[in-house]
Amino acid sequence: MGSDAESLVHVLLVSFPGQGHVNPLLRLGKRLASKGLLVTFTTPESIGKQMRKASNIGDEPAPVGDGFIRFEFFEDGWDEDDQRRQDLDQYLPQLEKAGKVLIPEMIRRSAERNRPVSCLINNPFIPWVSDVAESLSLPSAMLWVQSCACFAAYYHYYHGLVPFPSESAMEIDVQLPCMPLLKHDEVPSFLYPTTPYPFLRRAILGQYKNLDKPFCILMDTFQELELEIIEYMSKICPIKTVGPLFKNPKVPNANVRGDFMKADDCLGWLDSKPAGSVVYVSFGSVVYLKQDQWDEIAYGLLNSGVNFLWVMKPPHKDSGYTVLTLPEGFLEKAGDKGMVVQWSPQEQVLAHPAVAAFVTHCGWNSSMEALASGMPVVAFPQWGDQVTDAKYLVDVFKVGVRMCRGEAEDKLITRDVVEKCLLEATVGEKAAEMKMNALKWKAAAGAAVAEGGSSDRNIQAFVDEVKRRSVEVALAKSGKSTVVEAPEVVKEGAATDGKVESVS
Ligand SMILES: O=c1ccn([C@@H]2O[C@H](COP(=O)(O)OP(=O)(O)O)[C@@H](O)[C@H]2O)c(=O)[nH]1
Ligand SMILES: O=C(O[C@@H]1O[C@H](CO)[C@@H](O)[C@H](O)[C@H]1O)c1ccc(O)c(O)c1
Repeated sequence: MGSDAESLVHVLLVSFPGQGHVNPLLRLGKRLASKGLLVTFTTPESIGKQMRKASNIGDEPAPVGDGFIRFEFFEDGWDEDDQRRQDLDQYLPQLEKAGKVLIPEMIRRSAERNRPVSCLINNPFIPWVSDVAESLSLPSAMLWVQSCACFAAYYHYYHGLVPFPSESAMEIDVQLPCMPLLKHDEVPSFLYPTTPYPFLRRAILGQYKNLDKPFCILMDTFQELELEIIEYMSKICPIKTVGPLFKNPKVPNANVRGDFMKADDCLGWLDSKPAGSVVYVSFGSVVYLKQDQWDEIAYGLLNSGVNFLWVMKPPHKDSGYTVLTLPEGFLEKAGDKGMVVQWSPQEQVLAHPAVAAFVTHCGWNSSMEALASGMPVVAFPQWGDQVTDAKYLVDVFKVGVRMCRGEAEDKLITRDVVEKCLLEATVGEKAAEMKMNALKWKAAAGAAVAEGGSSDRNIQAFVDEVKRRSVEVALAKSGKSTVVEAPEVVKEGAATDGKVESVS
């Protein structure tokens, strides 16, 4: 490693191995690096392998703005093809067991190589990272990768602060402070007593048990987007909004990516289409629809006559899902009007002038990417936070039409409904209104991350705080003690500007 990187304050980012978790944490890593930190990004080797293959991740630290980012993966202790990784109730305890041994070892090795870690940052599902930090007397932070509204919903549920749907009162609406009334099926669906995904409720709520440990809860949202609930929750928790993280105004370094699959080339095809003529359809990395629903979407797309780019990702080999197929003759009928890919470069697709609307499952990353790209949506939520995100996209942010309600609905959305929604989002008065609103959010998102914007100020304050604490950590480890009052005031042999001298 170059001596430049060695002299920087070093933060270790530990990610749960899901695409919707890796993307925002890696984007945060790039942002922190661009502000002059050395960032190491880690996640289990099983995903590290895929990331290396898909994204040209090298062994050397990559320069990003004033800092660097590097990757170091860790073994989760299971064989490469162990199917138990698909079962979170089995996998999360295994990850904790392996991580609690291997992350401290990684940190020790780093210190030996003259780049001591000063702070750990994790994302949800792996709250034990804060325990590791605490055991090593290091500060920790957490990146919440959903909306602040969902954070508030889980918080109120966890602490029993308001009534939520229960077995005796399934269909009650939920009123949370500073939020619109959520109908029972607009509450994050893992909180329904009947959810088929109770393991995801356990995985998310696990973070709330450890919420007092991180000194900061970073959020991939922005102040202007969720103003009231952010202000409300900030009085309870040390929240800093830093989104949209995928927009990095300063030195994007597009080479550093965390895709698990190489994206298919579809930008040339988009270039050949007239402006605002294509609908982009993608349901993220985890949701997998049933064949009959897939068929209805296929016919809805054909019948609407719109151009479309459709992501049809293959299921994980151990997921137990049957591979989806397209209706017979579908591609021939679509001809040059349609393109089907396995994985897309979504950020670039959403920024492409040919794209008019995004049919999305409303995962939070996709929702933020759409909002920050000025892209209207057709909301097709399936479960979890997606149902709440859909409510916000349609009723609060006013950038979308609703194609379904999600988990509690449990019905087939027919081709006629699909066709109607596609047309509503692409032609006519409502489409124009949604586009105008989406463009307003795009401008607001751009302003939040621009120099001096709300998210930029928060990132800078966080970086300053990490630097300040790094001095305290270094002094404590060297046996010297002093009080560090402000980021600029650094005492006892430690340099300012993020550089720490003689730390062993
Ligand atoms: O074909 C695709 C589909 C998704 N994504 C990215 O994968 C992430 C999906 O995260 P999200 O929270 O939307 O959904 P999840 O996959 O977690 O359900 C987003 O950053 C997308 O940009 C992508 O790059 N190409
Ligand atoms: O990544 C998983 O879930 C997704 O997380 C996003 C961020 O929290 C969220 O916005 C989106 O709606 C979710 O789909 C994930 C879920 C379950 C699982 O077994 C995983 O391996 C990943």
